[in-house]
Amino acid sequence: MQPLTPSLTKSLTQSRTQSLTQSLTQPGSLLRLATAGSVDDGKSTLVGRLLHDAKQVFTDQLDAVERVSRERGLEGADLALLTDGLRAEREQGITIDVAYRYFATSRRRFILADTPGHVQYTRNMVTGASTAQLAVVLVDARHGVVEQTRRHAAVAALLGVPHVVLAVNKMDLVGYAEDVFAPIADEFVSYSRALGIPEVTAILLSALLGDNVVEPSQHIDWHPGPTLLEHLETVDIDGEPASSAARMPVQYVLRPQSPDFRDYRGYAGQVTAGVFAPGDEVLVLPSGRRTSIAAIDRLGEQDLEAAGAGQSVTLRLTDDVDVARGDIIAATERAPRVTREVSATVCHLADQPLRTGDRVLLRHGTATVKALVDSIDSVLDLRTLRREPGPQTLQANDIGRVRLRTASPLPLDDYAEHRRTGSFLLIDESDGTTLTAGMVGEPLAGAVH
Ligand SMILES: Nc1nc2c(ncn2[C@@H]2O[C@H](COP(=O)(O)OP(=O)(O)OP(=O)(O)O)[C@@H](O)[C@H]2O)c(=O)[nH]1
Repeated sequence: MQPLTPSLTKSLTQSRTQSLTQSLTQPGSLLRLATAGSVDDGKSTLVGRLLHDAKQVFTDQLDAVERVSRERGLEGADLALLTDGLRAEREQGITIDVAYRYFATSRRRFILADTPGHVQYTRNMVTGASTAQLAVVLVDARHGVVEQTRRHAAVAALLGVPHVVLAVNKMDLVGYAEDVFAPIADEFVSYSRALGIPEVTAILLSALLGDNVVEPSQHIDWHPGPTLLEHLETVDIDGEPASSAARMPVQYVLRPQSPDFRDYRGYAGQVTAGVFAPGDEVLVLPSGRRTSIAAIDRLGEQDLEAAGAGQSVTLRLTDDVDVARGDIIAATERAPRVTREVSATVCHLADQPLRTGDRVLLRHGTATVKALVDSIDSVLDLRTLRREPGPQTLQANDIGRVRLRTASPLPLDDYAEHRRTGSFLLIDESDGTTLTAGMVGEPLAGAVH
């Protein structure tokens, strides 16, 4: 978010906002997706193929890809180079972990979280899929569902990703045989249903040859399903329940600093859920002070009629209450609970294990507090979907239940209701490494036993 400094605020115009429904623009027109797959399943090739066949590759990029492919002695263009090019950028430190690719067709716009699959695959998937509406989980048709596939499905379920596509890739290597595809699809679909994923679709493809990615395959006469792109363009994301209780973690406090701004005091951040409108009663948390919204501004516009999830705005309040960066401004109904006891389902990301008794930092929204790992209650067995009680530690990629105690109170939501204000990260105090991603409550309730 661009910080709203007083000098920027000065340039706010008086124009009124478009109606909220308009500004949140045609629902269903934007799909956020993430990919996940084991090493060599063909994720880079698939993303490259998707962008290429959807005509999203600029000619100069394609020329470069063809040239490098020729230099490497390959006959055709190696489309993995399109995304590997991005990876080189990442290695130079331009982007960490996840690069976002934007593309569009005539039917929908897409934001694709492109995550490197080799190392720390769960960490990358958690980062990429945490805001995704759809996850594409790749398998190699020759290997079918493997442990990592189950883990990807479990992470998608844990993160509350509502749509999952199983992409059975490399079908060219198994003769496009239905009796290879069908059992893989059945196994994955029933596993994902057991995890509580609302919608699962299996699609077969050959990313290398471009079969069924954007163009229907010429090699398959038995498969009536859509191509991957067609599915991405038509998957129904309109009806997804929007959390109605409003939330905004405060990112910046704008105080009057110059004589010009004597009267300006606002709290800037991104609305993570629901809708705020002037006149609404709100709570400032964790203090619990009750006040109401005097006005809503954003860069270039003042006195908006409302602000909804995803918008970065500045809220002005009717009372001169004490609000700090890290606080959450929330609707008074169904407010987050303020607590120092955190019970959560976590996915451990770092190579160093998480242990009972560890002292860590907990980052929740814009707040960071000290925390103690009180207990690690169970770890999930991905084969049986049973919780195995009493592990003393969580290893990299483990999904488990933990209890934490924080040094100061935090306003927490259940992840199942609020993805943003119901999630947190645990961070190593000494070097700032991300250790664990946490989801407050039991987002896998009903799925695991
Ligand atoms: N035969 C065949 N080979 C494929 C297909 N898709 C990918 N490959 C090959 O599989 C190998 C691995 O592909 P990548 O796209 O690099 O796979 P990846 O390791 O999942 O990607 P990253 O983890 O993101 O690097 C490459 O040699 C590809 O050419 C396919 O549909 N058919």
